[in-house]
Amino acid sequence: MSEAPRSRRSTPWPPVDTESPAPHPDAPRPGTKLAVHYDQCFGCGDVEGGLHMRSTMGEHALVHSQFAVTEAHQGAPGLAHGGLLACAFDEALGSAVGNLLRRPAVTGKLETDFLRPVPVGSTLFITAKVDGVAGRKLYASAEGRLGAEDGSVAVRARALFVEVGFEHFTTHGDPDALTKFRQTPDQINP
Ligand SMILES: CCCCCCCCCCCCCCCC(=O)SCCNC(=O)CCNC(=O)[C@H](O)C(C)(C)COP(=O)(O)OP(=O)(O)OC[C@H]1O[C@@H](n2cnc3c(N)ncnc32)[C@H](O)[C@@H]1OP(=O)(O)O
Repeated sequence: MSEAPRSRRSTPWPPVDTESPAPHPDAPRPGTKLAVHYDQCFGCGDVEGGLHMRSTMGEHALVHSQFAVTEAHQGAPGLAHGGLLACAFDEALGSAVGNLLRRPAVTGKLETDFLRPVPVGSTLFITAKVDGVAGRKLYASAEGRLGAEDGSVAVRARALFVEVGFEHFTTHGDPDALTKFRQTPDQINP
């Protein structure tokens, strides 16, 4: 991925010593269209006004996601809301972590750099990767380009995901969470 503008370079990433992320033996092969992980997910599910993101496993352990920005996603007239762009990156980064490592994890920290406005009607092409693993801490980063895989970089993001047990979802969320994950075909299989 391309270098950040000098004015926006920040702290080293990952911020701690990490091991290289070894893809799980069951990680999807390059070219695989990645399944919706939960059909009520705002990022990838069949939710009115949701982001309806779709992702594909790429070469070199990169995950490619697309976010088609509609009028439902505006912050200012004709422009995507920054919070929804952050949501799109949370989804893309989570998809990279979940599919490559196949370890259940939640976002602990998410940071975004908004470099260019993202207009309604445009598609953001997001490429995400896992950068390193330190125990339960899983570090990932992504960039989103306007209109094409080689378009201008509009947003960059990086995130810490923390591996959790499946009880995280049943204890804090819905006791039937695992059943609901399973009801979405090809999903998290504890
Ligand atoms: C399996 C098959 C998959 C198949 C394919 C699936 C595809 C799947 C696609 C998913 C796509 C959706 C992607 C959206 C994902 C969400 O949006 S998840 C929802 C938003 N996130 C949350 O709700 C998380 C809420 N927070 C929490 O539950 C807890 O704070 C956490 C994150 C679990 C951590 O709590 P904890 O387990 O008690 O652990 P804790 O000791 O506090 O932290 C662990 C380590 O992380 C560090 N840490 C934690 N938070 C931070 C932070 N903010 N900053 C810095 N360090 C931190 C701690 O310092 C600690 O470091 P060490 O001391 O170990 O060095």
